[in-house]
Amino acid sequence: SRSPPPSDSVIIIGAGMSGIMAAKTLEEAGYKDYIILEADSRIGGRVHKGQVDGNTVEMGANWLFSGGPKSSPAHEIAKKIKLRTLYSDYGNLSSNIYKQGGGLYEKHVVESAFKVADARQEFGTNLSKILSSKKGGDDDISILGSQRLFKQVPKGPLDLAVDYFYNDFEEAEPTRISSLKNTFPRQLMEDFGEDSYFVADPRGFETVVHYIANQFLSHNNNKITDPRLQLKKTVRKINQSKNKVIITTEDGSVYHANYVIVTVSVGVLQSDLIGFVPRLPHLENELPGENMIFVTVTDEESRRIEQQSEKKTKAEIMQQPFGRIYFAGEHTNSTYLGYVDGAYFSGFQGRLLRFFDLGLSAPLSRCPSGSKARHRVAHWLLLGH
Ligand SMILES: Cc1cc2nc3c(=O)[nH]c(=O)nc-3n(C[C@H](O)[C@H](O)[C@H](O)COP(=O)(O)OP(=O)(O)OC[C@H]3O[C@@H](n4cnc5c(N)ncnc54)[C@H](O)[C@@H]3O)c2cc1C
Repeated sequence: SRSPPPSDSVIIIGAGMSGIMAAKTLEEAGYKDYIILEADSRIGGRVHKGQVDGNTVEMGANWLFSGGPKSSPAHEIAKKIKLRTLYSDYGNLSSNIYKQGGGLYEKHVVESAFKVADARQEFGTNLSKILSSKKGGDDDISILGSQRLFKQVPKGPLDLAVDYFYNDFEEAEPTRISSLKNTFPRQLMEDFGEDSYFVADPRGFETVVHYIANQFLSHNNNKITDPRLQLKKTVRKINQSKNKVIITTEDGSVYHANYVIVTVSVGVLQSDLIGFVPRLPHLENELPGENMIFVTVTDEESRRIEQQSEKKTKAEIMQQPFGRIYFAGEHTNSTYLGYVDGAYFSGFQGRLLRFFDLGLSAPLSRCPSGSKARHRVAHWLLLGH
């Protein structure tokens, strides 16, 4: 009984890996009525390069992963485009840790510090599995908390340097902040492998994102010319009504759409850069710094949720749309969050593929504009029906 929306358009905010993948997903479903609004003058987001003394330096993502039972999509593309990478050999670390006062620590001293760090990590991983297996349990502690329980809190310069390598270096956060349950086991490394390859190519890691974008956005001499990609458009306001969404950018441009896919980072969401009207409940800044989402479910929905794993529920919450607003981005992928592959999968929505599984994959581009089928794809993708 819902009145049909005025158009079928979708606006994707952000042209990082997740925004480009979301656009590709729509495009491959034959759904071409979308635009991408990107604040920067380039695509790639946190995958970007800079120049120092004429040399290319990666300013964001550096490493690709390999050696595990599954293939990392980012690494597969890098291999296809022959991106130059260097294997990061951490095996020699024990001979390369310097004392504060100068000179190297003796190898055997560092090796025993590594053994303790390995034991700490094993304890943390087991504890994390126990916490996760507790039915309905929401218990979590920080990595530092698990080190305290193990009675092996790193102290002294060498232990702290080793602990930095094990934790802070990977999480980009200190152990007192990093959640044990969301860190161990490190799913990305379990799946794609622990062999890390440092991108050392003048074309930069961003070529991986360009490779994907060039598959469906028109381009000329490696420059994207597709009018659906609009650069230097910083979104400041997302105004949602019953039938549409109105988006305003910093330069005063106004866009109308039926749905919006927001792929900006958690940091941007936590700032006041984008004003949501009405305000999104989970972005209310009542508890600054707390990543809290409060959801109340009743009736059938509560029974359904009670019967599924906590992991699945969390994933659903992160991907739940708020009316016409849908969220993607590395942070919405509960398996590989914090990595380029997490962003890749967050834009490449499995639920759209479920739609195909149901045999509803009619070539939608051939549907007349505004037709029901075409509208339903957007609905399926965005509302997760
Ligand atoms: C220093 C650093 C090192 C990293 N190292 C690795 C690594 O080695 N390996 C790895 O796999 N991952 C690494 N990562 C993580 C990886 O880069 C990210 O997980 C991934 O690139 C995120 O992609 P995304 O599309 O979710 O978000 P983003 O890349 O952040 O894309 C969001 C886009 O939205 C745009 N935007 C923001 N606000 C607005 C607005 N108001 N209006 C319009 N557009 C807006 C941004 O400009 C950006 O282009 C690293 C990250 C950093 C910062």
